[in-house]
Amino acid sequence: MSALANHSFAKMNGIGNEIVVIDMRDTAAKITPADARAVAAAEGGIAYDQLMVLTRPRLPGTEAFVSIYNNDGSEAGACGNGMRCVARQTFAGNDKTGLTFETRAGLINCWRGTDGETFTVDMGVPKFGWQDIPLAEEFRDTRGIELQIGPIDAPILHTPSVASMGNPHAIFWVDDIHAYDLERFGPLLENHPIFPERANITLAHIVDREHIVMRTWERGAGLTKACGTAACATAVSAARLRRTERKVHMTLPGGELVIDWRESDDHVLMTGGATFEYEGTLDPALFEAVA
Ligand SMILES: N[C@@H](CCC[C@H](N)C(=O)O)C(=O)O
Repeated sequence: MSALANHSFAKMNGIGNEIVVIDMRDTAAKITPADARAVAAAEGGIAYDQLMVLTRPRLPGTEAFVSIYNNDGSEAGACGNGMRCVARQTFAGNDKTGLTFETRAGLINCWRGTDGETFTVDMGVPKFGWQDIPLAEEFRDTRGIELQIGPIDAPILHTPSVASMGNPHAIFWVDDIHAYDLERFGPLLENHPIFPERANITLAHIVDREHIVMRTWERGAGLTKACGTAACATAVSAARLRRTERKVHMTLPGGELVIDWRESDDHVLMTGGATFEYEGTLDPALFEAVA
């Protein structure tokens, strides 16, 4: 039987990004991708975009190792909105001013705002090299790569910026983020052969030098109300194109984020809300069919 059977969980959201947090620091057991998919089962499961699983810390000074699963069972290196939810839960049990977590993408520092409702996550240094994203072939300038969909002489979407925030992102710059059928183009682009590890696909409109609106088709999760790493990747890509300042206000379908690409060390700081919805216990029946 899965280690998740009868385990407690917290249903949360990070500005509408549906998040389930499971704290497994009380056991040495591990979960599998099949377990993660089972939690999201249509019948009796909990609909989520990302599942954040806390296991015992591997490094001194860290609170936990955090594994991040998409609802298709694939693992992600980073999840900005999920980390704010994890931070909220962990801050609730102590009076620390800052917390450090380990993820597949490295160490993540988090702070609670003075209002107690907003959380800042240091999302690390973005990567722009084609091998780091990764792309299937060499592109020297990742501020705009040769990629398009639609007729060759009248492409519908083209020339995305690409970046890694611990996970791969492609950002298409458009005038109206609602003018495109992202549910149709998202999966095509997510699985395009140029992205050997698939990619998160964002439509972004630059309103002015300090404000961007965007929406994202997430790798492994589909259309979401918010994607924190996509907001970071979009902000740094816009700044690289010299179209915005390094600190910008982002409007996503589910809410607002502030992204600050810190000049001193190139780290990207993401600030926004994290909401607790309810808690419960995972029904063992969800895992009966899981090998
Ligand atoms: N919602 C997340 C990103 C989740 C991971 C993504 N789907 C991937 O597989 O890379 C966020 O808030 O950053």
